Amino acid sequence: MAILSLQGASKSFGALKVTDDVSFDLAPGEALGIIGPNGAGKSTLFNLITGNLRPDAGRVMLDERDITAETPMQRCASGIGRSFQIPQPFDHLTVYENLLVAARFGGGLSGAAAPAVCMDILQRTGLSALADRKAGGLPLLNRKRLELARALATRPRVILLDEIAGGLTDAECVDLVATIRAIHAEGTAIIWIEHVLHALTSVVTRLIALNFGRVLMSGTPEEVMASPQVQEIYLGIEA
Ligand SMILES: Nc1ncnc2c1ncn2[C@@H]1O[C@H](COP(=O)(O)OP(=O)(O)OP(=O)(O)O)[C@@H](O)[C@H]1O
Repeated sequence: MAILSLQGASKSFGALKVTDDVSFDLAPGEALGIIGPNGAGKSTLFNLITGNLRPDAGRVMLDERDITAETPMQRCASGIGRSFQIPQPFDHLTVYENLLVAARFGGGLSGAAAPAVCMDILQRTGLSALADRKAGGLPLLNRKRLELARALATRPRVILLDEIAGGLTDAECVDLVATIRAIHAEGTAIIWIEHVLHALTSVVTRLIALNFGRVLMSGTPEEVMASPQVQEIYLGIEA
C-alpha cells in the first residue's frame, strides 16, 4: 500500500501547464528524489501535495484516502511535513520557540509533550546549542537545519524537502545529509527535490526526472542518471 499517491495531477497557471498528468506512488518509508531543470514544476508538485495549491485535475491520496480537498493544516495534521526552498522561520522567535509553534499547531501536541519533542529534535538536528538564538540571525546552514527541524516538529510520516542542500558548502552538505539519513532510518518517508545530486543520490533509492511538468523518467538513481534523455535535458549534455 502506498503512503502517498499522486494520480493524474495537473496544474496550469494561465496558459502555462506546470504539472501535466503526473502520477506516482510513495511506499511507506521510501526515499524518493525529484530532479529536473529550473521551472520544471518541482516546487509546484510539492504545493499540490501539501495543499498550498489545488490541482485542476487529478487526486492526491494519503493512506489511500483522497485528501485533494483538504487544507494544508489538515494535511499537516495527517502527517505531511515540508521544508521550504527559502527557509521561512519566524525570525523574531528563538529556534526553540519556532519548533514549539510547529509542534503545537502543526503536530497537534499539547502540555509537556511539545517541549519534550522539541528538545529531542533540537538534538537530532544539531541545534541544541542555538535553542535560545533568534532565528533571524542564523547563518544559512543553521537556517536550513531549522527548516528541517520545524518540519520534523510537525511529526510527519512523509517529509518533503525542497532544495535543502542548495547553497551549502560540501562539508555542510555532508552534515545535513547525515541528519536526513537518520530521519529516513527512523522510518519517515521522504520526497526530496534537489539540484545537489551527490547529496540526493546518497539518500534516495528512486528518482523521478521532471521536464515541462511531466514525468520524463522514474527509476533507480543509476538508471535515471544514465539516461541520455535525462542527461541531455537536465544536465545539458548532448546525447
Ligand atoms: N503561483 C504561480 N503563478 C504563476 N506561475 C507560477 C506560479 N508558481 C510557479 N509558477 C511558474 O511555474 C513554473 C514552474 O515553477 P516551479 O517553482 O514549480 O518550478 P521548479 O521546478 O521548482 O523550479 P526551480 O528548480 O527553479 O525551483 C515556473 O515557470 C514558474 O514561474
